[in-house]
Amino acid sequence: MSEPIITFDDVSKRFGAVTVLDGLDFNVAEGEKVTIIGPSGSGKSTILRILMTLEPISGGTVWVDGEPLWHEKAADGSLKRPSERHMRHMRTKLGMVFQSFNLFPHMSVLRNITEAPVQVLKLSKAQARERAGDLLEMVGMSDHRDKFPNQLSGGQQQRVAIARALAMRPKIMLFDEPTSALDPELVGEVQEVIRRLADAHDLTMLMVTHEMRFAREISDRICFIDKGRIIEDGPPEAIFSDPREERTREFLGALLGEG
Ligand SMILES: Nc1ncnc2c1ncn2[C@@H]1O[C@H](COP(=O)(O)OP(=O)(O)OP(=O)(O)O)[C@@H](O)[C@H]1O
Repeated sequence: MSEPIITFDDVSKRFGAVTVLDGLDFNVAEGEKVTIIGPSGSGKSTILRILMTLEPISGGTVWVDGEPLWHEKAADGSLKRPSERHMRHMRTKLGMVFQSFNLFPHMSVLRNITEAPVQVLKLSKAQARERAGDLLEMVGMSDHRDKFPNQLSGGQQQRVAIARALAMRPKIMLFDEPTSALDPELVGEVQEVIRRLADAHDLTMLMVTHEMRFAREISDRICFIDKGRIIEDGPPEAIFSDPREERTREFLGALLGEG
């Protein structure tokens, strides 16, 4: 397996007195598709939010693509507080798709996708439009480029959100429960887009989902997390068919019981 593109090295995260991540060690290899599963409140979204620089860490070190995420290397090799410039640079490596789409409501579909490439990557408008056109085709939204988010279904908005994240050409895509806010009949179209991405690209993908069948289908590896620690990880067949740990078995058993 290639070098990790994401490393959590003894990472802790506290909100006040509450410890959410407790000395977390976690790696994702370049190109790997990893899904994090676990009970509500176990810290799954927090891992993604730390990677997206939306939540600072309380201890430890996070490495992304060979560079520290929440630190910056000083001239003597030690790690110091990161500059805003360093954080901006690191953010360009990652794209995130949220549960609630988060499109810019006052911008057309096309503008939602071209805005950051023009503002941040300094692409020309023509270049950004060309890139957006390709991505809209890939997510099956070419006919909706001039609409506004409130004129789209949830599934359509989420497909645009995926295109918007990809327009920045991130090395890593993070998906935080990308289908859980959708009506059941719209889940399939979003999963199909993610499945195609997983099949066709050397993109690294890290996803949080409660859709176990989908996780099993697209992941190289499943991590079961409980109370901020990875309890068990391995290929989907092993985790879903023959989990080693009692806690994993209980979690999956409860899910199947509910279904
Ligand atoms: N900004 C915050 N302030 C205080 N506590 C927070 C904050 N964000 C998250 N938490 C707490 O951290 C814990 C982990 O939250 P997180 O969202 O990572 O869990 P999760 O595993 O993604 O859960 P779910 O499956 O319900 O989305 C929860 O107990 C949550 O209440």
